[in-house]
Amino acid sequence: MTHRFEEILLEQAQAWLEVNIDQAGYETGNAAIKNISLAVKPGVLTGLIGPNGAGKSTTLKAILGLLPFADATVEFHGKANHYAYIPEQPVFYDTLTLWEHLGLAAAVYGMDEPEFVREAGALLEKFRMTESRDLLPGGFSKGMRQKMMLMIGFLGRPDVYIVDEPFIGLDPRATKDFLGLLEEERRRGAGVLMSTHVLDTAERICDELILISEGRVRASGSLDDIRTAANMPSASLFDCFDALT
Ligand SMILES: Nc1ncnc2c1ncn2[C@@H]1O[C@H](COP(=O)(O)OP(=O)(O)OP(=O)(O)O)[C@@H](O)[C@H]1O
Repeated sequence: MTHRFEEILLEQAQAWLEVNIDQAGYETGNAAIKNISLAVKPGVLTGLIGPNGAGKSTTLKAILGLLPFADATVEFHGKANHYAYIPEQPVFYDTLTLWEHLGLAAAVYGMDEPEFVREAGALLEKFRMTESRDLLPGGFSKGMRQKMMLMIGFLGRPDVYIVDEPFIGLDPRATKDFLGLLEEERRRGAGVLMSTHVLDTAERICDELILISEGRVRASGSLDDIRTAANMPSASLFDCFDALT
């Protein structure tokens, strides 16, 4: 009962993020993506899918204002632009330990010391990284670095998560831990925009999908909407992807 009531409230809530990209790219006049509109709504996980070079990362960069050229409107409606971006390639300081990275992020998020210690400690446990807390990430494996980026993102408990291909490098257990935490955050009301190539997972967890190819949206909506666009009423997302791209 409570859950249904929460769901109704979430459905009525305004989107956390609304994006309209007319065109954007890496040099003026040469658009890598065109006519991409999307909204990130409370509790909703939107999957951005498409082949290599389709424009998924470019779309996320356009939203974050990281491109040299973007003819776009990006509106955040939450608490003072409170979002987390979790990039595909981990970015870190060679001279700071995992714990110090988390501390730096906590300072940026404005967390006090007891809250930081509690939340960061819980995340280390969740991602099974407690033993590595005082180590430098330069010596971490790809998956451990990816986990560090995820922990930094989750620490601030933002309204919006923008996640670029989180699954590559994570082992099945870490993937399960990540998806569990993402689900908790969605129940809290956070919205998620996530690019991925892992289509069987996308099919299972995404509420909405945006399929991009050659910088343009080919289909969007629920899995059924994607199936309709592909004219394949009971196909898997993988088969629809294949047909539409
Ligand atoms: N830094 C860059 N400078 C110039 N062009 C770029 C740059 N990064 C990407 N592009 C171009 O923009 C287009 C879209 O690339 P993008 O990285 O957004 O694809 P993607 O869908 O994220 O692909 P992948 O699945 O391989 O990560 C491609 O044609 C690519 O060559």
